[in-house]
Amino acid sequence: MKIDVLKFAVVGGGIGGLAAAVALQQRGAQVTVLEQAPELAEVGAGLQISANGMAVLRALGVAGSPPEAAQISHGTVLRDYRRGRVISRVPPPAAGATYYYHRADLLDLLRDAALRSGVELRLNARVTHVRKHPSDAEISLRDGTRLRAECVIAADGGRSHLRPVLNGTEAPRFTHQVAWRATIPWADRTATPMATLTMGPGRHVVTYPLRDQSQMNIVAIEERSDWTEEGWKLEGDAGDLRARFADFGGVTGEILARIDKVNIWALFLRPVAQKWQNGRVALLGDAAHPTLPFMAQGACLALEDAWVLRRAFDDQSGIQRALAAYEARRRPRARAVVSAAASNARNFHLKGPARIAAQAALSLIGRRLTRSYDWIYDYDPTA
Ligand SMILES: Cc1cc2nc3c(=O)[nH]c(=O)nc-3n(C[C@H](O)[C@H](O)[C@H](O)COP(=O)(O)OP(=O)(O)OC[C@H]3O[C@@H](n4cnc5c(N)ncnc54)[C@H](O)[C@@H]3O)c2cc1C
Repeated sequence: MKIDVLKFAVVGGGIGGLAAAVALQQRGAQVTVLEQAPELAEVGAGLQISANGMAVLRALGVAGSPPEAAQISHGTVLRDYRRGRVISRVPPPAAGATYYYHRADLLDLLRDAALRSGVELRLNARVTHVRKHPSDAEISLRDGTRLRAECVIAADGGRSHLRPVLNGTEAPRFTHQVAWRATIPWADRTATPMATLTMGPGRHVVTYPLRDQSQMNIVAIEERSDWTEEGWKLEGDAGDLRARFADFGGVTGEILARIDKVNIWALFLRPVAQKWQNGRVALLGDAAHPTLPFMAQGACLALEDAWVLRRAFDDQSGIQRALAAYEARRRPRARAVVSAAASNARNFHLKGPARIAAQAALSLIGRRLTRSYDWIYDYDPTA
């Protein structure tokens, strides 16, 4: 059997894998992305990319000024869930503009940048196993193909199949939170491109405008201890969503009433990986640090990883040294952001007096609270 020898193999063509492929290829590496899906497509809704993630998109040439297909954020309005009364207006972070992307648009931009820079993209390429050798790694695909690569970057998402190669088996844990995601047409309805956060008991809805405000992105998160599905991304029933959020009024109720197609993402978590690299194999993005969506930082962290990985190859000679330098720089940062997202998650799921107290605190010191997260957005991995 002929065995292809690849220089760099990136497993997974999501946001993290594509960004890493572009970053490494632009630096002179020869990169092949192995993606299990028959096409590069993202289901569901939008993404907020804050200044730390935007810095990487700009450095890769994926985002111009202003960035294509993105909508700038002017901050967040916090509303009460019953009537939609405004509780507080929280300005955007001071570090630099946050943008809203449709996931599919960002993926298209990254794919185009990858192809422009010469990355090879192999679809229908599900990796089933990676075996480490002293001078390379052997990759097995589901169709029986075997490949060898000098370096393997596993960017295969939060349920990473390759993470156990470095960390042993750790089953993802269900967080008892389920995200419902949808996009609806919303032309001429939003005066200012601001996100809306509507907090209800044990549930909340975030909406924000996409693509010149002609589309509205919706993420509703609730606790669902009755969840039994194993899947992460499933077609959901919009009627079920409406029934569960029936007491949400005002503009949020109006938006929920208009959803006809919804996608459910049950939130499973693994801890930040103990080991990010060994020999010639390294983890990147959700594979290394699955993150609750309460700080909107999962994709931003994956973008940061991609740039720091490229930097590590500038600074170190040899693959193993570069991967070790990458882990040393990324692990503390990922742990800090993941734990900030986990503690923020608790505020979103308060009930009764605790929720009312949290809303009152947000209306009084919302601006100051947001500033306490400036360390997340101020970080520029390209500086
Ligand atoms: C509800 C919700 C809202 C969010 N909102 C935000 C936000 O606003 N801002 C933000 O920054 N982040 C957000 N996130 C987090 C963000 O979506 C993820 O952190 C990000 O998509 C991770 O990218 P990734 O490339 O690491 O993994 P993924 O996007 O999961 O990509 C993994 C890729 O690997 C492929 N793959 C998997 N296994 C294999 C295999 N064995 N062989 C080959 N290919 C394989 C998959 O098909 C997929 O294409 C949100 C998450 C959720 C759940």
